[in-house]
Amino acid sequence: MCAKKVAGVLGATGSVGQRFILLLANHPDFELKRLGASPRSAGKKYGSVVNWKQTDLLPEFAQDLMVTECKAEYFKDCDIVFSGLDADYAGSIEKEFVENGLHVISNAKNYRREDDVPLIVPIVNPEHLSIVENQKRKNNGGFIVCISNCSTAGLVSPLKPLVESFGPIDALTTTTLQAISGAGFSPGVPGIDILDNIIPFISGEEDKMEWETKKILGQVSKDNTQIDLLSDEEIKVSAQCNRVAVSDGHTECISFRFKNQPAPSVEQVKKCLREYECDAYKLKCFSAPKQTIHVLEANDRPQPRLDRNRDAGYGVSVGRIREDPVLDFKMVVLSHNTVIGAAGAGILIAEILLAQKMI
Ligand SMILES: NC(=O)C1=CN([C@@H]2O[C@H](COP(=O)(O)OP(=O)(O)OC[C@H]3O[C@@H](n4cnc5c(N)ncnc54)[C@H](OP(=O)(O)O)[C@@H]3O)[C@@H](O)[C@H]2O)C=CC1
Ligand SMILES: N[C@@H](CC(=O)OP(=O)(O)O)C(=O)O
Repeated sequence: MCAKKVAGVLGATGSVGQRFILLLANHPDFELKRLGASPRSAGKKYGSVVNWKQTDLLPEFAQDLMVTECKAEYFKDCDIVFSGLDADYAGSIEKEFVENGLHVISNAKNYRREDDVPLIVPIVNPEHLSIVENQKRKNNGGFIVCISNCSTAGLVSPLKPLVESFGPIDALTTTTLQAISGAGFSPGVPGIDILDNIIPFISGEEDKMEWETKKILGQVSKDNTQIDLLSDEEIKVSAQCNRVAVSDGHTECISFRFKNQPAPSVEQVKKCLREYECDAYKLKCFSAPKQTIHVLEANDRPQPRLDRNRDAGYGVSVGRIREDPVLDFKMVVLSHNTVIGAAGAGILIAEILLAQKMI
């Protein structure tokens, strides 16, 4: 058996960082050895600085790990570095890591729009990872892969198999109901704001969903150096984002239209989603969902508390699939924002890179 790859986590104390710790405990491919956070937490044992908010207990292995500042010199033995850094600090820190030849998989938004940086939802577009070879040449072997916005991950997951089977989608609307863990822990959403309430604004979120969808559903360029985005003429995307009093799991009510008419039937759409097998599963990656998309038939599903942990949070649930009188179809999508929308996505990307001998 091969030795495990050494992993590090930046932003280890945050909402996404804590999820990385949980998902990397007892991982067969990666051993988590290095943790980074702000200078406030550095120099102390993880168990003494983290304000642990997960419903699973803090894994024992992490209690006594020392937290360092986020500097490449402390992470140089890492084969892979996962970042759950606050976007205000991620830009310069992640750049220093890449320039020092490290491999970074980031949750932060800072580099998602760079031409040669793949923006990945691992159950959707792992083929985009090939463009990191271009970054490696420039950075002494170092590269960065970005994970999409968590709501975008849920949105594009069912679209990918539909586009593969029935051709392009040219109009798409989504209204989100997003969990409070998506807003992070420092400071997070105050209880007084969210209790008995819905907040119909999440800064920057709608623009991210509308833009990122076009990159994720785009194609690798012929010279394998960048992603060719879908144009505004090819697909119109409209998002409205809301924060709701749910702990984990983003729900989205989406409607869409196919370019090619007549559109398929509801039964064809359901069959296509049920039969979709993501590449990570074909590659036998440890965390890959056995069932990528769970098509739920009950009228009142999916529900965050009941359905967010399907396939350990790596699967996406889709329910209420029906015809739409304005576009072709409407449906409700649920995805776990800190698993397939963040830390879990990072780990599954690393598993894909490993399976393809790219790390
Ligand atoms: N939560 C979610 O569902 C999703 C989040 N994201 C993105 O992931 C990233 C992390 O989000 P989230 O976990 O929610 O955020 P949190 O606010 O919960 O955590 C932020 C982390 O950044 C660290 N940090 C803060 N300041 C510094 C600094 N000066 N130097 C180094 N580290 C610092 C914090 O450490 P300390 O505790 O020491 O202050 C903490 O570990 C963000 O970029 C976010 O946009 C992406 C998708 C989904
Ligand atoms: N904005 C998302 C989480 C997030 O931080 O997204 P991004 O990584 O795109 O900034 C939410 O509030 O649920």
